[in-house]
Amino acid sequence: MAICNATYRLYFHPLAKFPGPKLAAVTLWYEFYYDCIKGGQYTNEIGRMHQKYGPVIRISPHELHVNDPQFIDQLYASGGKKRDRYSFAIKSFGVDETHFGAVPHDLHRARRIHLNRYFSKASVLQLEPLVSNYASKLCSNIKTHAGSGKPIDLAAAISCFSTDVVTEYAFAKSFGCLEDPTFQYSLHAAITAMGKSINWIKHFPILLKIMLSFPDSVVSLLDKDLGIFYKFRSDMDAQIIKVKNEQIVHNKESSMLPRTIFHELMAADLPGAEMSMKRLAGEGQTLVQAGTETVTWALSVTICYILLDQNVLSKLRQELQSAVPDPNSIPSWNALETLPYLISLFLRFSPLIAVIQEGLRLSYGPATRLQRSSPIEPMRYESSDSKICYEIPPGAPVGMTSVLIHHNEDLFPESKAFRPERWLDEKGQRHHSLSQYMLTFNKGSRQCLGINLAYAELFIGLATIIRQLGGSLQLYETDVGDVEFHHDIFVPGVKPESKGIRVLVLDSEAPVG
Ligand code: HEM
Repeated sequence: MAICNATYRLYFHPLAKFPGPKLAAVTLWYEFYYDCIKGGQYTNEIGRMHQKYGPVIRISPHELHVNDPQFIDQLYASGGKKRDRYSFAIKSFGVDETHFGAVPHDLHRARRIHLNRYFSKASVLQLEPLVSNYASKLCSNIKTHAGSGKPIDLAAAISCFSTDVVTEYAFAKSFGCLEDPTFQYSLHAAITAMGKSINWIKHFPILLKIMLSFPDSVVSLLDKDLGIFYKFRSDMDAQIIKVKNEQIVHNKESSMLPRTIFHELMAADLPGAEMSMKRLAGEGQTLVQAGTETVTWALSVTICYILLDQNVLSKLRQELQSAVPDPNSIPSWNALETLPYLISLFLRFSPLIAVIQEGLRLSYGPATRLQRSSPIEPMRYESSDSKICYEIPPGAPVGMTSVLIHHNEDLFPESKAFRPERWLDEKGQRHHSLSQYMLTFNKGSRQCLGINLAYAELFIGLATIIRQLGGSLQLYETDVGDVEFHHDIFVPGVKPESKGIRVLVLDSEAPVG
């Protein structure tokens, strides 16, 4: 039987014509070995396979991978083109009922449409003061460590900020992570702990059921970080029940209530199953997971690189000092968009030097491949010299990976280096052609839902931290090795011996310049 199966997969399968290691084409155990035994090394292995077999390869019996930036727009298409998810990869999140977990294109569209308005730029601008408040609170907390001589974990601190923002934004009640200035309620370590199991769950989905069947108290005893994550899930369920009850009161008394995504979904008057507790809890969980670690890592990596480069730090501090005379009064996101150097950090809005764009490039967003398949029409791949052409059969999942595209040396020479100037053309203007190859937020119909909120957090968070603390933060036993990609646990994993991005908070500020 096994021999028949292997023969079919090698010679008669619709993907049989695609190059790649024979073993990967025959069995999923190949992927399992790199995912689980080698600890998240399949992304690196896929990079090596591309060097050997070319831009389009078969990485498992069922899946292809492309490493050619010109294919981005076709794979992550928008408009009328349908793109399904790959259920094997998405099941490990256990959120089948959500828009994120919806495999078919049409189901995803039907679910996401009710959330788009909530995350539009106009909605984010309305709730922007809360981002500013939490950014100031984060800085006050960091300042309490001034002169202690003990380093703080920057990602843990920033995670408290991003978690409080996203939970307040979506559920009208923050988890209060910033209430503790020692940052011990940070979800950063918890999400990393969850990430470690994600590859195992992908191959053995039963593990998720087993893990979820444990009571919170047992999980906390087994793993403190995982316990924090479980507590967050329980808190969120309680929050949804509260909102559901409020909704009933709201309907009866028609009073104004704080807006939450649950109110938004309930107002959409969806059919029963689409309003189930499982769906609502899943959407809440997805938002927190998608909206915390991504922002945390992007901001932490960017600040780490800024602190490693005194020129960038000094220029940014100078601009912020003259544009924001009172450090406790950080301008709105709209106003910050008019600051040339800071704007340039976010490139999306401006033509100048692009530190944040570079930070986003080197923080990757998800570090794993994001698969799509075209359910009806075949996709067509053609290399730029037309020497390699493939018709990709409908239904075949194809992935591309930010970690590989962002290190394409033709697009990003010395790709491991943090070089904001690469985002400028020879006239010092925005390098338009380059930004189309950024996969940090992905592209197309399933592009990041929270991109506006993410940019607001990045703008306001960075401006506040650098304006208030730029002269008193000093990296402590931290170098690029603590932010560079090492392995893939859906989010980027760093070298196992890393102790994190650690910073000392000095008593006095270094002068600007
Ligand atoms: C720097 C910060 C962020 C980055 C780099 C990022 C990146 C991404 C990427 C690459 C995807 C596509 C995933 C896929 O195709 O499987 C995605 C999806 C998503 N993101 Fe973000 N994200 C960020 C911040 C946020 C925030 C703040 C939120 C919301 C609170 C959010 C909510 C979501 C949701 C709900 C999805 C699923 C969208 C869908 O499947 O239609 N993200 N994000």
